[in-house]
Amino acid sequence: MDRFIIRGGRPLHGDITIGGAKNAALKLLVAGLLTSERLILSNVPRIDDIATMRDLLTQHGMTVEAVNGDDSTLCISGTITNTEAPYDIVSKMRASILVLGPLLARCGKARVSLPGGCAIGTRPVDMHLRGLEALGAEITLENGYINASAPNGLTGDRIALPFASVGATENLMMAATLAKGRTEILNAAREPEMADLAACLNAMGAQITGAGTGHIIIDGVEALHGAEHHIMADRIECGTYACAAAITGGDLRLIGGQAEHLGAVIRTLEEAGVEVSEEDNALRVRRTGPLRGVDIMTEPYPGFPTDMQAQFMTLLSVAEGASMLTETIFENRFMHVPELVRMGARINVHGSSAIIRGVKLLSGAPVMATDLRASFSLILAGLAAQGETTLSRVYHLDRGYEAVERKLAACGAQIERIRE
Ligand SMILES: CC(=O)N[C@H]1[C@@H](OP(=O)(O)OP(=O)(O)OC[C@H]2O[C@@H](n3ccc(=O)[nH]c3=O)[C@H](O)[C@@H]2O)O[C@H](CO)[C@@H](O)[C@@H]1O
Ligand SMILES: C=C(OP(=O)(O)O)C(=O)O
Repeated sequence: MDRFIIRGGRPLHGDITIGGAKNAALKLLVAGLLTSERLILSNVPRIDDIATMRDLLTQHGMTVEAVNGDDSTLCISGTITNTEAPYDIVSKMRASILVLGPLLARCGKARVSLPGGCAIGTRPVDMHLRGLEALGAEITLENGYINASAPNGLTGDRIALPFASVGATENLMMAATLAKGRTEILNAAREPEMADLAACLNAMGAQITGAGTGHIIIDGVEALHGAEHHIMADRIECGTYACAAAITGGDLRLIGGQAEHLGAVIRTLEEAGVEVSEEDNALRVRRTGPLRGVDIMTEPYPGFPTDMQAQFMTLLSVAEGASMLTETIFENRFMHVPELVRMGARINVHGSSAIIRGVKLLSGAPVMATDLRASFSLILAGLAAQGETTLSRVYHLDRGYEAVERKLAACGAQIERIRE
């Protein structure tokens, strides 16, 4: 298990290139199941979750190959020979549940392991299942697996989601592309990744309108064909490096970062005393004055993203005054708190809210990553802290961030990966 050693106290200066979005790329790879032709995706991030998704698609019978030896462009092709998604892969990566809708739509059946809970919460999939049932699927749960069948194909319906679930919207949108007639998803998730997925599906011949709004309309077609699609920039990676500039009192240009996808994050940074400006194809983030405490509540897009909560917790740990951070999406997404406290942060958790009283300085310590975004919150703490921080269980980070140590070191951070 690799570790990072970070020596803090250096402001970061320079350029960081933002990669393709993990939370778009994983679903776009799954879209390859919807056609017998070639789907070519560019701007694919080089992260462990993509490798896991390649394994999942390969065991379904698909071929996933780097184009011209460059694994940031992947070609998905082939025929589905196996409609089962096994526990060992689904339990490793929750996005695996997204194969359910496409397999059902293409093959009329699927057997997918229930993902179960994970470190950040219970994360049920009932809305995915109810939605697919509304499209005509028969679903039973047995031995930890979802058995789904639709021998006569799926049929469009009006589905009102009780909560704007990202995963359920994606699963239903993909399944509905090949259903008979019209499907409407009401209270659909509005995250920018919805519009990116719909743009790719439409390039494959789907007829989807309204993606990115709460009302998505999908007119089913007979078949989808091949296409090429460039994956959107990762708004969470961009927001994370913005926090690195902010916490170190640095000045970073985040190349490819898209301000339009980061409205709530930018507003919060500005409220906290951080300067954010748009430059040619970049977002510039710098801080010269003190950080000020702010109150934050995580919400579905366009609200403040849960995937930025841990990074802001660290930032607010060294801000003047008190802040309150409320997590409304996941019930157990504060696991970074005890680790931050070990580095000198003053944080009290009361149910789904954390009260943070800013301290002048954090101090380096051995800490442990508990999940993907929590890992980076501890790197941020290490970059700002006095002395040395050792971060263990870096495999959580490698799931979703590409070349962290290279990107940070190029801007002046002292960070080293110890391979073990
Ligand atoms: C709305 C939201 O912020 N979603 C986040 C969620 O997407 P992800 O797709 O994983 O989760 P959902 O958006 O589906 O879930 C949001 C909430 O709805 C609940 N739920 C979901 C599906 C279901 O069938 N039943 C149910 O009760 C979940 O437990 C959770 O409390 O995690 C991703 C990884 O951190 C983030 O990138 C997404 O931004
Ligand atoms: C928790 C995350 O991802 P996943 O849904 O894959 O667990 C994340 O992107 O922050």
